[in-house]
Amino acid sequence: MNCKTQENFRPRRSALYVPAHHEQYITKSRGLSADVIIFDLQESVPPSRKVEARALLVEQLKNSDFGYSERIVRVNKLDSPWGKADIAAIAELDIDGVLFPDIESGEELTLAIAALDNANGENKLVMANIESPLGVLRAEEICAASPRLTTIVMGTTDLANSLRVNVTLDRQGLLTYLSMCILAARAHNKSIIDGPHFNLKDVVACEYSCRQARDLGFDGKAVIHPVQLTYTNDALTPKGEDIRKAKGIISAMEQAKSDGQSVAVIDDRLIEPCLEQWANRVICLYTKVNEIGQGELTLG
Ligand SMILES: CC(C)(COP(=O)(O)OP(=O)(O)OC[C@H]1O[C@@H](n2cnc3c(N)ncnc32)[C@H](O)[C@@H]1OP(=O)(O)O)[C@@H](O)C(=O)NCCC(=O)NCCSC(=O)C[C@H](O)C(=O)O
Ligand SMILES: [Mg+2]
Repeated sequence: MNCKTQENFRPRRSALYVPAHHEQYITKSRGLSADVIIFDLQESVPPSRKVEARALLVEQLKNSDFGYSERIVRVNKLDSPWGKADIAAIAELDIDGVLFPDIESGEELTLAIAALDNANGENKLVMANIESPLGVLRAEEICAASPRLTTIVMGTTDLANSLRVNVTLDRQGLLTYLSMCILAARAHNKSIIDGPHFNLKDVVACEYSCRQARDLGFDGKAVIHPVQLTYTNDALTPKGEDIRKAKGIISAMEQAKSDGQSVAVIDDRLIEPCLEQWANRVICLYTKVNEIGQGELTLG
């Protein structure tokens, strides 16, 4: 990724789930520092409140400004009693995209996108939850299914449940499957967002899980409560040392190229061309989060 060629690049460090039947959550999400807001019509809304939630959300999305946040609606599954009506209600709204839950194949994603297009939502980008064993096994075909797919969002609770994994703090039992999805996303140049940390009180564990998401290669992490946003954005934002290193690599590689070389040496270390890609990614993310006023974070 290079900022000069990635004008449409969006930071996706944090994705806040907002259950759509709670008006106060929707209102609250307007002033928060979430890179992505996922207005949820699916898992967090009880069946008895689905219709009410949809109507409330449509009303709120027509009349509210959510600042720089990417506005995504998670609809119910197409084969559920609510999926088609959800798509019809939101397809023509001024939102950035639609998240389809529990996608298990490339064909299922293609059918979901076709339903969106039939409702005049051709201009909408899409995201897909992968949250089942079949979804993980077919992550590659899901990622390859459409250029409209920008992002995979892991559904780690459903996945752990189906796999019968006991979720420990280090998530040992999930790491293989998370990495399989990261591999597929990277192979097809998609963003990928980790599932949320579910213990609201334990901020130390929350910080750890955000750093783990970053170190595994995720672009961001889902959050379920505003208190988690600071930790998530902080862990996923490049810091001083990374930025200095990235700038050094970019300028050393520019010098190397003008000297007719393809590698450079900084402090006795060989800098290969792939490190220039890393450096460009770091500077691109750093530039974008500063543009949106989210670059100066307070955590150490
Ligand atoms: C977990 C909660 C039920 C807690 O809610 P609450 O008791 O209201 O928390 P607080 O009183 O501490 O709230 C403080 C203020 O923050 C606002 N708030 C709380 N949560 C949200 C939110 N999600 N979005 C926006 N705003 C929020 C409150 O209104 C308070 O505001 P104020 O009064 O002005 O100070 C609740 O957080 C919650 O429901 N969270 C979301 C749960 C959810 O979405 N779950 C499903 C998504 S996870 C998933 O589906 C993953 C995947 O599919 C999988 O399978 O893993
Ligand atoms: Mg789920």
